[in-house]
Amino acid sequence: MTRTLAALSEYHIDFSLWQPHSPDSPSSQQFVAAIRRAASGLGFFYLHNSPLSDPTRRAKMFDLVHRFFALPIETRKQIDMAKSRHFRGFCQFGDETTLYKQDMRDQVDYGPYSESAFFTDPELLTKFPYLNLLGPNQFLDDEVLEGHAAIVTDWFNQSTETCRQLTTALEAALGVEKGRLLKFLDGEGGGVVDVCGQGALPYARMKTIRYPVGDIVDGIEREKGSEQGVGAHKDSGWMTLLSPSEVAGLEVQDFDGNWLPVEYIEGAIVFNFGQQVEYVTRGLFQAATHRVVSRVDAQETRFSVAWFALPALNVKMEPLEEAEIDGEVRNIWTSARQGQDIVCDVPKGDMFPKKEEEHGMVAWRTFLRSHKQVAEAWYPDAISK
Ligand SMILES: O=C(O)CCC(=O)C(=O)O
Ligand SMILES: [Fe+2]
Repeated sequence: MTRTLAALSEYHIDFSLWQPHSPDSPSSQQFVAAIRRAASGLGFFYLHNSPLSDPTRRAKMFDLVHRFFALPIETRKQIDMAKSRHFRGFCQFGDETTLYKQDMRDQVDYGPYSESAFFTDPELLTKFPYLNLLGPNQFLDDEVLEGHAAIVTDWFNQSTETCRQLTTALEAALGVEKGRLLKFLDGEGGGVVDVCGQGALPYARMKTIRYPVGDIVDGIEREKGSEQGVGAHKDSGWMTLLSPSEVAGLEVQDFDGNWLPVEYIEGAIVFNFGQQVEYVTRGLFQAATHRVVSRVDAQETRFSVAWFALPALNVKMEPLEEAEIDGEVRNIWTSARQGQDIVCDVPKGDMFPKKEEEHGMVAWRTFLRSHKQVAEAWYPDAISK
């Protein structure tokens, strides 16, 4: 029988146990202990009862996603990503790559926007190229796609708050001081590189994704025999909150290199770490390797909504001191691994920061690498280097 993530009890966590105003209550502590165990293992788990699994919110979001992808390609291309120097908008089938190989999916990308954190000064953009990642989203008008901006914005806000709560619980799970991890998200407590006196520039991304079936999608031929929905990767940021549809395809790689299907479970979303958490926890909390397999003979289209927390763009990442971390975390880790190396299809630390660089540079490289069309249209100098 195939091993699945759903069958492993330690990878099911109930978010309703967490009481934000009473982090020391027995219920919150039960939550923290469960997080510690799951995070010290695969770091890829089902999160039950979070605001993102609220049935009304989820139904609205998936209805929006279905309506968007049912629009004619000309209408979808009104918000073509190539029009946005901020890497926002619709990215057509086959236009995105993972490890230089085409992904058999299309998607709409979103990010945060505020007028006060929007930079146009060419000198500043040359000095801090990651500032190009800040800017407006592309939304279709309500007459064309009712609720587009409102539904996405609500999802973004709920995800942001859920991520803050989870990050606070992670601090408790690691036994580090309160705010020790949140500072990477909001810059409170140092490490911020000054950009026009703006303070930290918090960041996150979101994608609504389709993995279509058939040999030809929007007039584009599927690469013969390719089953790469999205290739094996570790998310590059902080943490990911993923809401999949009922259709199968997502898989996570365990530490022996086996791929475990991650089935859809009603009322749950899927949580995983990005490489920046792996970096700051010195590998105690791993960014799990995962992929989506899009079978050539699949009968049903898979949809998903992925929200990615990133560290603030202008914050420098610094690993926690060994001595700060509760010894129990290392004990769980070493007793589970017993000295064995992790088998993994992705090069270790491919998105770790270089020394002394702020997170934005990692994010910037990730986007240039994944979205060639935008890079060629807007940043030919950056890719010719
Ligand atoms: O669509 C999915 O289920 C997973 C997507 C994913 O892993 C990603 O976009 O990073
Ligand atoms: Fe991912």
